[in-house]
Amino acid sequence: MVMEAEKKMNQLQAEHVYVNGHQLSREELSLLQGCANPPPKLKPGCYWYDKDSGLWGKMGSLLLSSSLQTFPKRFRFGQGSTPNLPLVRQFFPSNNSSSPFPSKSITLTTKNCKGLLCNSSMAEESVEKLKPGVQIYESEEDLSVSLAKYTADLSQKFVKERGAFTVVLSGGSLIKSLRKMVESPYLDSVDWGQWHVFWVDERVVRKDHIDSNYNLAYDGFLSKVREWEEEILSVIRDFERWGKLSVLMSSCLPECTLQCVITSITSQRKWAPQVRRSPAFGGRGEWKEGDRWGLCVGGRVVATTMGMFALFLPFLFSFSALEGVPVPPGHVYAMNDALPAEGAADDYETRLKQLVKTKVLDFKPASEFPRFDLILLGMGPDGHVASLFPGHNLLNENQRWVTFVKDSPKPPPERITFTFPVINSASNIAVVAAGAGKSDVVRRALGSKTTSDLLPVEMVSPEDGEATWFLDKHAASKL
Ligand SMILES: O=C1O[C@H](COP(=O)(O)O)[C@@H](O)[C@H](O)[C@H]1O
Repeated sequence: MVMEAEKKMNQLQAEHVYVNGHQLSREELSLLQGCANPPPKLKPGCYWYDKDSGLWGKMGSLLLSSSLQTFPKRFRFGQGSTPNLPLVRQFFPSNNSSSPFPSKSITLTTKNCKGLLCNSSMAEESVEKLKPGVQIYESEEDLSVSLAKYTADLSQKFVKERGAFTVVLSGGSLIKSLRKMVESPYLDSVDWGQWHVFWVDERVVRKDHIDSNYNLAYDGFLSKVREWEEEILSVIRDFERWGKLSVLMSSCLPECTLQCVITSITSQRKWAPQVRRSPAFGGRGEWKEGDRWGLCVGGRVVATTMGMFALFLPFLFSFSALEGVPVPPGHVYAMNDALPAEGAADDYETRLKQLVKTKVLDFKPASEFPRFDLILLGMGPDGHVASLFPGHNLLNENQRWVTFVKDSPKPPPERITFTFPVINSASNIAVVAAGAGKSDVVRRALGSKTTSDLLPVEMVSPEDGEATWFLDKHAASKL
């Protein structure tokens, strides 16, 4: 095995392989190629790896192999469960450039992977002009993968810290840039059940109207999460059918039974679930009271058999673990589309205040504004964010949480919107812009020149949170 791995190593240079943003050493490449189920035809490039599930894939693409079983234990990069992205340039205020939760000093990372947009002297020149927390990607595709990782990391952090993740969406192109969130590995690893989804602005139209930001997010994002629920339920239905067969086999050939169930599900689904034995999931020890069959999808246990019944009735499941999978409908806070603009803004603000009372939504006692965990902000080519447009008097609103506009320069004219005090109270703000159409406004917002009349996007400045800009190279082309 070792000799075989060494032969392969001669053909592939370890320094050309990155896993979760980490450049492999010779020893790590050897481990990878010698593990139980090595990736076939490994080539130079960037890969992601989830140590919990063993899932592995090419950065930005689907699964390659589902069981790098011996791989995780000795790998230094096996800390995170979500992929990092090849950055073209990263200007990140961090003491640790791989941390998703940056602190103050500016560092420039040009280390990772392909296609650097600039040579290092150009980059150092540019870093003088740029604000910290600006990430520039070779393509919108790379931006999208990185945005998903950033969002998934924050979700994990806040769910762990406060048992909920309050995330605010924009309309427009942001939803397309969020598409990687509803693909592997995030679709099955994110704790959607703890998500609470809001909108930073909404057009005063019916929810099923083509202009509705809810409608856009539903089609491009939320519906995917719910389809995922359907997938899991149908896998469980299959598992129930096959469970009867495993009754016959479980006493004498448990591993074989396991294989049967896996093969059954895998042949009918486009992704591979793993069925393991608990409590250690994967252990092969003797069956004892408390041991259960578990159905894992992407590392998450979605159903388990019930205790000792498992020996006889492995088709009896406890579905409790399922509850956390999709975003529950009650956690999706769409605007009330039966109300006119003013009433809809009042109603949304009242609902936010209730969520503060029930502690779903965090609150800043000093300023008396809500504190969202993450606001994902798109930006118009004119520099507007949310429905806060250049030169509009709503830019100075400092009492209301949610207000309305009836003369939006961009159709439709009637909208509701969060105000700047709410936006700037967030713990994290991602400003996302892709395409050459945004390059002038990006230059104005991030370039060195300052003007007295601030564009709305220039007013995005979290009071004690972090702002991170996600730009593709076209949006950043005039920096
Ligand atoms: O009208 C709106 O526009 C902005 C920007 O949209 P984009 O398509 O240029 O990215 C969006 O962020 C906002 O939510 C939306 O209502």
